[in-house]
Amino acid sequence: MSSFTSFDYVIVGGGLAGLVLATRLSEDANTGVLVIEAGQDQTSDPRVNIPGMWPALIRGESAWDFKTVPQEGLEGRQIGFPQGRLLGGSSALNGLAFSATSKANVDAWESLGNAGWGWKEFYESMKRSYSLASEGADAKGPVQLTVPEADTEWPKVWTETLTTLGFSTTGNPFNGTLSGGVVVADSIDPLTKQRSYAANAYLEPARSRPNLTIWTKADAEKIIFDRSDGVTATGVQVVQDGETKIVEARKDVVITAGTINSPRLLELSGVGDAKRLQSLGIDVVVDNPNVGENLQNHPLCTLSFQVRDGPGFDTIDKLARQDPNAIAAAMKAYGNQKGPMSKSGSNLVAQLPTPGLKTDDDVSNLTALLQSAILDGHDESKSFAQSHESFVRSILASPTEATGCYIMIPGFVEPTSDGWMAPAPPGEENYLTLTLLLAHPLSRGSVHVTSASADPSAVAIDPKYLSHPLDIEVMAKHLQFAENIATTKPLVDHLVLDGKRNPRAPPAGSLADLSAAKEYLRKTTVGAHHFTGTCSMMPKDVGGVVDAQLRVYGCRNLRVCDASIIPLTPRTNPQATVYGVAEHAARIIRTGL
Ligand SMILES: Cc1cc2nc3c(=O)[nH]c(=O)nc-3n(C[C@H](O)[C@H](O)[C@H](O)COP(=O)(O)OP(=O)(O)OC[C@H]3O[C@@H](n4cnc5c(N)ncnc54)[C@H](O)[C@@H]3O)c2cc1C
Repeated sequence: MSSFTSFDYVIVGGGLAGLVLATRLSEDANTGVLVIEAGQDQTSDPRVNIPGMWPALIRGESAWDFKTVPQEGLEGRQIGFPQGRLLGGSSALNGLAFSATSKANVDAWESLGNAGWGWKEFYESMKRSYSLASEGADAKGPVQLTVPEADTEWPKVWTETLTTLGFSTTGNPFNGTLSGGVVVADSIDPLTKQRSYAANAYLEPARSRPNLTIWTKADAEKIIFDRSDGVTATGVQVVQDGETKIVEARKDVVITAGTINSPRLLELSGVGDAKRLQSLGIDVVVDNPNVGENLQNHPLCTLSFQVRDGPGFDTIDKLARQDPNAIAAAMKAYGNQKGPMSKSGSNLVAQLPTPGLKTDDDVSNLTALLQSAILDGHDESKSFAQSHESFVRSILASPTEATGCYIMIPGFVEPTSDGWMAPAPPGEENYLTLTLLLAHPLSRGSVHVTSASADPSAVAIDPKYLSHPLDIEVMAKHLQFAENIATTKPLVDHLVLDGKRNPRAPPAGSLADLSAAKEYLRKTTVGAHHFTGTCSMMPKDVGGVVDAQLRVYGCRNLRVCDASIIPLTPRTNPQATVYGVAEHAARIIRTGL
């Protein structure tokens, strides 16, 4: 084992948040920054850069291959999921949709006791991360965004259908007030039509700085502490090329390993629930039972409908079935920066309020589910549970705040029962899919190591999907509403309603029965890849792991700054929010707080 020169900041995890921080902190030429990344540098890999190839890397050496423990709320199924393991982290292989969360969501973070994290300040930080021509001059960040051009009739049909249903389709997707339909931007550079992400947008222009060092294929095994005067993080133990090294941090060790790996690393280093750690033979450094708790993720389900084929109503099904002509046409179009490879394909979105609340009784029935869960002692941390539930209560019956996020995808999309992507069904039919995410689930779970070993499979991931009674109720109402959308003009004119559906869908019309909708959810729901919360930012006695300056409770010189610090999950795909968190963290650290 050899010791290395020290750096001011040692950043563990060269993913989305890690590279934002490394870039911002190394803007000061006198600040030495090291990034330790377990994966490889794949900045020139076409599977990273070509937008339409994004699903190509989610299984294999570029991803952490995680799966949940059996999920009682999903009939005991275990749900597999990836997290990026390459330079840029999950921003290098994610689905590219770039969408802001709501003002109400971020203001609720501040109300938990996180001064300086309200929407106003947060939005200023988030705007430092992206640029979109139509968004105006005040958003001038490195990540380039593109709103895809309408090369089919589907965007028009989507917005007109939502208008028929009485929703706005002209809201601003960035300023925290969006309600209704929108065509969301992709994190794609409009000039090159390549993915724009943490590694090429942030790191690449900064890479030649002499004060910035990047180690790839380097696994951080544990944080090193000095315990002579309280607890101070002094460095990190790293394995690279079979060699174990200790690297020293003169200022902070900053953990940005993501929502699963950040609490994993803390626990392996002795920061966590003392009883749990002792039972695994891990030396306890800081006793904090909140580490790894409060895991949140969006439950996700899909419904596919057969499309009435016609000019302007293309879908991605031929491409998904690997039809050679469709592949050739898509690659040729991409040569001209057009076609399905030049975009994410998941841009047609709606943020919608809880459907079916017609009377005061409807509202009080839902609210009663909230109350019963609190009284039943559903959560260990009653204090945070009450804050979480009061946030959800504040939006549950609002006519403008969303509890459901819908994504209309022209093509067949259905997860397998264990969370991966099912192939398109055989045949010639084309499909349209409505994907539904429960925006603000109350079900919360945990991530904990199951041994003292650094083996990444030694971890129990339990999101407790659909365990809160309100979640299944609200999601079932949204699922019913998804079918209403499909039967509304003009969308209905382009679907064969009595035609084929995704194989596991019940016959048309049967989801009108709420118990059938719930049964469908229990059978088919999986998790989105939107995990947050396991090192939550809030007071320790409320359930926190880090304070509002992202300092880990109980030790000096140690911070966590990634998706894991988000205490109440964003209402939609989280990358815009995580960029905002990282920019905000950089401001906090640079001002010396
Ligand atoms: C398949 C997929 C699709 C997604 N689609 C979208 C989408 O369309 N839109 C959207 O907004 N969001 C999407 N997301 C979510 C979004 O990408 C994440 O929320 C975001 O990247 C989280 O950022 P992070 O910095 O917390 O973690 P990450 O970006 O995952 O970075 C963590 C990094 O730490 C590294 N690391 C972990 N442990 C160690 C260790 N011990 N030593 C060294 N390095 C380590 C990892 O290899 C990784 O590079 C998707 C995510 C996935 C996985």
